[in-house]
Amino acid sequence: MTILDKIVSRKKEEVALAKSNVSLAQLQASPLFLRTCYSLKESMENPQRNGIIAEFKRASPSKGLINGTSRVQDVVLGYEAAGASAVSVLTDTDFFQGSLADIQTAREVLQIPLLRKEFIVDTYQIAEAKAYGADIILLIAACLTPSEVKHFSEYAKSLGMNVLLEVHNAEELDANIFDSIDAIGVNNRNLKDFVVDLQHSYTLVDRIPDRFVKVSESGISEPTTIQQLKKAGFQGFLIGENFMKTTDPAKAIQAFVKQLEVN
Ligand SMILES: O=P(O)(O)OC[C@@H](O)[C@@H](O)c1c[nH]c2ccccc12
Repeated sequence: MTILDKIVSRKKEEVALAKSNVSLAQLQASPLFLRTCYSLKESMENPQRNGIIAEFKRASPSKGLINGTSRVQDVVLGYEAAGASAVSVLTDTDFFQGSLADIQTAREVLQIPLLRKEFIVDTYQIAEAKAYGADIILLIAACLTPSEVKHFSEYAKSLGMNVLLEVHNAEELDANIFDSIDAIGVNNRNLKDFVVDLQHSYTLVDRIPDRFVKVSESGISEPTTIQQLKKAGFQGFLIGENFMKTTDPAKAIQAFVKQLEVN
């Protein structure tokens, strides 16, 4: 059993429990549910912003505790101030020490698109994402069938949300191209063994149709890497650990972006 299998089976139990505590109707009645979402595409195309999707991540199965002290509102506001195009917040508790409360807190302070970083296995979690203030959902091809990806992405679009599909290889990419997807992310980290290799991005970029926002995810720690990924055809860069592992992630992104502008 891989770690991904473990996370997904735990997630299914968690969703069953959540459904019995809060009905779909209750989610739909929440004040945030009817709002208009920020557009990921628009934010990505805004020349005032830098393409970084900056992530709030306290811990991960591969690294253990990354940052146990920084507050979500301070970090995400720092990310926005540094010109990030979007913010990602982990909501999984058991493996990443995140929560829906973190998304809600981020939404209260942010005016850029917000991604619920979660292992989505049920449409209920998509309704939950909107109800707690997210604009974007992540669909991970490695743990879904193509028909689930299609169904979940169409449901998200029906709520006016944006969809980021995450792939790790050409098979996953080719099997999951749907009109209901807005952006495609290449995860440089293999979720089954945690090995990180930026080469996955370079290998897959030209295989992603140009109508999708192209995002490179994980293992980015140098501004020069962003320049190279841009040259290869990426518009988005998902970065977590590099900022979160410092005592002041807001300061870390600021210094990183400054470097980006010099280069
Ligand atoms: O911290 P990094 O190496 O910069 O990676 C961020 C992000 O890509 C990573 O957290 C991630 C990518 N896909 C995921 C799926 C689930 C959980 C986490 C992830």
